[in-house]
Amino acid sequence: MLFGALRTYSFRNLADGEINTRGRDVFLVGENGQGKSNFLEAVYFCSYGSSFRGVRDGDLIRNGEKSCSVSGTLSDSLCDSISVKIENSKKTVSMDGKKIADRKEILSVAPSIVFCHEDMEFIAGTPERRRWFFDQSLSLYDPVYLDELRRYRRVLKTRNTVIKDNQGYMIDSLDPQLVSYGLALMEKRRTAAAEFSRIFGPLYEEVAGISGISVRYAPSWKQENQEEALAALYEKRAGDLAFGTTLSGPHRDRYIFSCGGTEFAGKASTGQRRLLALLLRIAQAQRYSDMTGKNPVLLLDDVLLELDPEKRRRFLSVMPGYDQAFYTFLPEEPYERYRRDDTLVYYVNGGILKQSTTPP
Ligand SMILES: Nc1ncnc2c1ncn2[C@@H]1O[C@H](COP(=O)(O)OP(=O)(O)OP(=O)(O)O)[C@@H](O)[C@H]1O
Repeated sequence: MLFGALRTYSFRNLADGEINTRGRDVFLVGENGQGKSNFLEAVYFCSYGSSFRGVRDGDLIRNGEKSCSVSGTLSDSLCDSISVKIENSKKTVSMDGKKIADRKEILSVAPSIVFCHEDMEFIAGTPERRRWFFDQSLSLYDPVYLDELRRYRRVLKTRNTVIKDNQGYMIDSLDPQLVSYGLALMEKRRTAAAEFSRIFGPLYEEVAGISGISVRYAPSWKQENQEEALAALYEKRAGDLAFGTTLSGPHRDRYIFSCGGTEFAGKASTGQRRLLALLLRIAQAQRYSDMTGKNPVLLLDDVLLELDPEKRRRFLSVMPGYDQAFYTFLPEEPYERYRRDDTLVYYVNGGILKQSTTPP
C-alpha cells in the first residue's frame, strides 16, 4: 500500500493543495520549522485519524482558520481514498467518500509507523507511555484487541465512578467483567512482549553491539485465571475504596526493558535510549508485517540526524520491509547519498513543498 498523493487544506502551516507522493521513498528537505514534520503528521493523520505528537485536534488547524482536512489517494489498499476532516470541533473520517462510524476501521487501510523524537518517552517516560506503544502495536494487527481494550476501559470507568459515588455494593457485579476483559488483554500483551523481545534483542545487538536486551511484561495482576484474579481483586477492594480508584489491573501493567535480568532503560545513556526507541519502532513494523503479511508505510522524522555515521549505517541495514517511506532531512545532511533514481525529493520552505532534482 502506498500514498499516491496527499491533499491538505488548512493543515498546520502547509500550503493548501495536492502533493504527488507516488514513490517508494519520499524525502522532505528543509530548515527547521518549515513544515517537514507537519507533512509527516498529515500522512499519519490519514492513517490513524490523529496526530503522533500528542496534541489536541484543534492544534492541527492552521492558525486563524476554523477547519482543516487531509485526504490521501491510496494504491494497493482496501480503498482508494481516505479523508479526515476537523470542522466545528468534530472529526469526520471517510473512506472512498463514505463516512465511517469508527476510526478503528482505517487502521488496516493505510497502516503507518512513525519514528520521531517523542518516541523517547516509550523508553524514559511513564509506564503509561510504554503501555500506549504496545497497545498501538497490538491494535494495528489485531482489531479484536482494540475492542477488548475499549470494553475493559468502559468497565473500569464505571467501577471508578461507583467507587467515587460510594456505591461500593455495585462492584460485585462489575468485577467479573473487569477480570474477564482484563485477562484477555493480559494474554495478548504477554505474547506481544515475548515476540517483541525475540525481534528486538538481536536487532539491538546488531546495531548497538549490546546483547541480551529484552522486553519483560510485568502485569499488575499476577493471577492468570478468572477465579484467582477475582479473589485477588476482592482482597484489594478495601484499598481501592480508600484511595477512591481501582489500584490494580491491566491499566497498571508495566513493560520493562532489561539486560541480563536487570532494568536497562534507567541506566542507559541518552544515545542508547534513542536507539532503543528507534529499534522499538523497527520491531513494531516487523511484527506488523509478520502478523498481517503486509508492509507498513514508514514515517521517519529526523531519525538519521541523531545517529553517528556508523549507527546510521547499521540502522539503515536493519530497516524493516516497507511499501513506502517518508524521510525528513536538514539541507546539510547527506541525503543525496541515500537517494535512488526513483526517490521523490521535496524542498520544504514556509509550508510550501517544491519538487526538485537538484538542491535550490
Ligand atoms: N496550527 C498551525 N498553524 C500555522 N502554523 C503552524 C501551526 N502549527 C505549527 N505551525 C508552524 O509549523 C512550523 C513547524 O513545522 P514543523 O514542525 O513541520 O517543522 P520541521 O520543518 O519539521 O522542522 P524541525 O526539524 O524543526 O521539526 C512552525 O513554523 C510553526 O509555527
